[in-house]
This record gives sequence, structure tokens and C-alpha cells, in this order.
Amino acid sequence: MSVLKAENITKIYGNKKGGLTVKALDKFSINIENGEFVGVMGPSGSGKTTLLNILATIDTPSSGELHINGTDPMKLNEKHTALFRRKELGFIFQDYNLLDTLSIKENIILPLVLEKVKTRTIEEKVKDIAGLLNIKDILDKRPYEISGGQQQRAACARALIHSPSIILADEPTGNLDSKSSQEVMESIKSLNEERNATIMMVTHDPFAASFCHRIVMIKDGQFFLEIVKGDNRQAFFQQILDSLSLLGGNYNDIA
Ligand SMILES: Nc1ncnc2c1ncn2[C@@H]1O[C@H](COP(=O)(O)OP(=O)(O)OP(=O)(O)O)[C@@H](O)[C@H]1O
Repeated sequence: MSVLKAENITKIYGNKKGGLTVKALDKFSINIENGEFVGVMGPSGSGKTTLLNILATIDTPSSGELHINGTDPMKLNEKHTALFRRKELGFIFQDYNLLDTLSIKENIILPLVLEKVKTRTIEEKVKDIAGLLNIKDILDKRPYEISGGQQQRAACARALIHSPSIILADEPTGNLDSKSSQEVMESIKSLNEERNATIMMVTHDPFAASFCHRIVMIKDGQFFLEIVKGDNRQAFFQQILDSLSLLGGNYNDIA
């Protein structure tokens, strides 16, 4: 079953009345099935953030079609769009976006509190997800008392706790050292494999990308190529590096 279907998405920034315009996305399409873990990679300026903003329903395309869990969010009014976003989407950001005034547990349960879910259900869910991501010991701490990797694992728990249709991750390892990156990617992988979370992740990091089932590469706002993982993550990592050197842009530094 398709969870996210974006067809021929075009985004033009700028003044329609003769000023300078930028075509950030050019008839870009992507389809993500239930339970998939898909990576999106592309050079700087290729349109990844624009795509994420559109899929996150915080920006609208100039043309094209979008369906998330069967709903076209562009047809919703402002209030219903906010509710749709809260229910259907989970987010993992590069800089974690945890609230310093709340404990880790309070941060994680925030999406359920907003939905007025029963306290008992909240307690069961937080126990389950904290166990899965091995963060039980830090639930009473504040974000500034734990490491970046621990904060990101808490953010992973927050992204899943309300069982969204899809989790959108934006450079989740961008601020982390290699050991923490590995732990965070193992956490994201377990959301996918153990809780059947559907995930789309934008990343520059070939190591993080090697955890995905497939990678869609984007260049100048257009689909460039797709690669699919076989049985071996190490071989997929090499395939990603080879494709990035084909992609060019700022990835030429990697080749
Ligand atoms: N608000 C805006 N107004 C005008 N042009 C924009 C705006 N946002 C992005 N652009 C342009 O659209 C293109 C795509 O930008 P986008 O930020 O989506 O790329 P990106 O792949 O996310 O880049 P990076 O990896 O550097 O974050 C770029 O040419 C950018 O300059």
C-alpha cells in the first residue's frame, strides 16, 4: 500500500510578475510504500529541503499531486492541515528540536498529550518505545543533560510514539560523531524493522544512507537515479559512493 505518493511536483520560487524565479523542483515524483525506509540524496541546492517542506505540508508546490495515507493535504484548510500534520507525520530534525524545559519523557509523549490520549496508554507506549531504543535510563533527564546521540534517539521515540503514517527525517546524523551516528541509525532501523515505521530520510551521509532500503537521488530538482539495497549493507554503501560521484555537485569531493 502506498503511504506517500508525490507526482510531478514542481516548485517555483520567486516573483511571478517578471522577477527572477528559481525552479527548485521540476516534475519530481516519489512513491513510498508501507514499511519502506527510503533515502533521498542530492547535492547542495538540488531541492531536498524544498521537497521535505512540501511533504511536511509546510509549503505547497506550484503544481503536482501529493497524497499521504490517501489524503491530499493541499485540499485541507489551515486548521485541518495542522491536525493532519500532527496525526499523520513524525519528524526527526538535524538539531533534535527537543524542548529544554521538558524532561526527555515529557518531550517524547508530547504528540500523545496534544492528542489527549489516556495516561495509561501514554505510559504503556513510552515504556515500549524507551525499551526498544534503550533510553529508559534517561527519561527523567533534561535534553541539556544528555549527549547529542541520546537526544536524537529521544527524538526518534517522539517521532514514532503517535504511530504516524510516515516519519520524515532531515539529516538525522548531521550533528553527530560516527559512533553516535551509528547508534542513531540503528535506532531508526529498529523503528522501521521492529515497529514497521515508514520512513523517508534526507541525508548527505553515505553511511547513514546505507541503512535505507533504497536511495533516490535528485539533481537540479529532478529525479536522477535510484539504487536498491541487496543483502549486504557494505556493498550498498559502496554503491552509494559510486552513485554520488556520478551525481557530481558537492559530492565530487567524496569520489
Ligand atoms: N525561499 C526561497 N526563495 C527562493 N529560492 C529558494 C528558496 N528556497 C530555496 N531556494 C532555491 O531553490 C533551490 C533548491 O533549494 P533547496 O534548499 O531545496 O536545496 P537542498 O537540496 O535542500 O540544498 P542543501 O543541501 O544545501 O540544503 C536552490 O537553488 C535554492 O537557492
